[in-house]
Amino acid sequence: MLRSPEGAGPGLGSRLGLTEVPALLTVRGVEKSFMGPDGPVPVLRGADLDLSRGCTLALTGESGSGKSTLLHLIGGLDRPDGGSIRLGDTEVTTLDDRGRAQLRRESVGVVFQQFNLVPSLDAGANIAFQARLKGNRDPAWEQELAERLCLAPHLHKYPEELSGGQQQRVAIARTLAARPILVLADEPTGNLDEASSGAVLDLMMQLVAETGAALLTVTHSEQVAERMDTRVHLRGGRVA
Ligand SMILES: Nc1ncnc2c1ncn2[C@@H]1O[C@H](COP(=O)(O)OP(=O)(O)OP(=O)(O)O)[C@@H](O)[C@H]1O
Repeated sequence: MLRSPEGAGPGLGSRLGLTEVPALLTVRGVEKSFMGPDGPVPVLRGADLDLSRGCTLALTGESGSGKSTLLHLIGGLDRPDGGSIRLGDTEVTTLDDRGRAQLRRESVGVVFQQFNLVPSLDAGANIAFQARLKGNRDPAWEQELAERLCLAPHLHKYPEELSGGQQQRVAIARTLAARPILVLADEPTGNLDEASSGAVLDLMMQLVAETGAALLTVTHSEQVAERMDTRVHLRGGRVA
């Protein structure tokens, strides 16, 4: 599996320029259909994208254009019907269930739209959850994340006792605590008002940059898309 980005340094992409940074993620000709009442319905018809280490990318497109589908395929949560997804030296599309589980545990962190927190664990244990699975817990880093994401007073609360914004920040902290090399975020600030969304996004981008990871975020927000190094727009199952 891929090595931890720890020590890669902040702003690697910006400092070196996109073309000089080694490719982390290469997506080529990815196809995916879902079964409808009248047969398979194509959603992705040959999607391509590239993301370099330390860089950020916004994935945009109309509702139903396949953004979440592509994010799930990249994160090994589902398998494409065709095409190639390379993450570092790993061809994600040929991994079996075990390999994809290992990829999700060790290399990729996903911030889901619905947070997916563990209801029976308090915020502190949720933040530690992914790193515990990966075997790279770092309590000082967890504490720093909690403080910088304004979660320190809430660490003993359970998800149902947290506001939507607090749950979202716990989900971000949980992902970053495990130091993934690639952070995938599905509308990470979609449930927040504009001001909070901007602040959380700033912090998330800063924290991702500090760990040297790359960030790919699905978004409907122009403001969010503008902040990323590159933007990929899906239309008709391909990159427009
Ligand atoms: N598991 C599934 N089974 C059947 N159809 C699916 C499945 N997942 C997604 N789809 C369909 O694939 C299409 C693309 O869905 P997807 O969620 O990727 O779009 P999106 O661009 O992320 O949309 P939104 O911006 O509304 O979240 C939609 O028509 C959706 O109904």
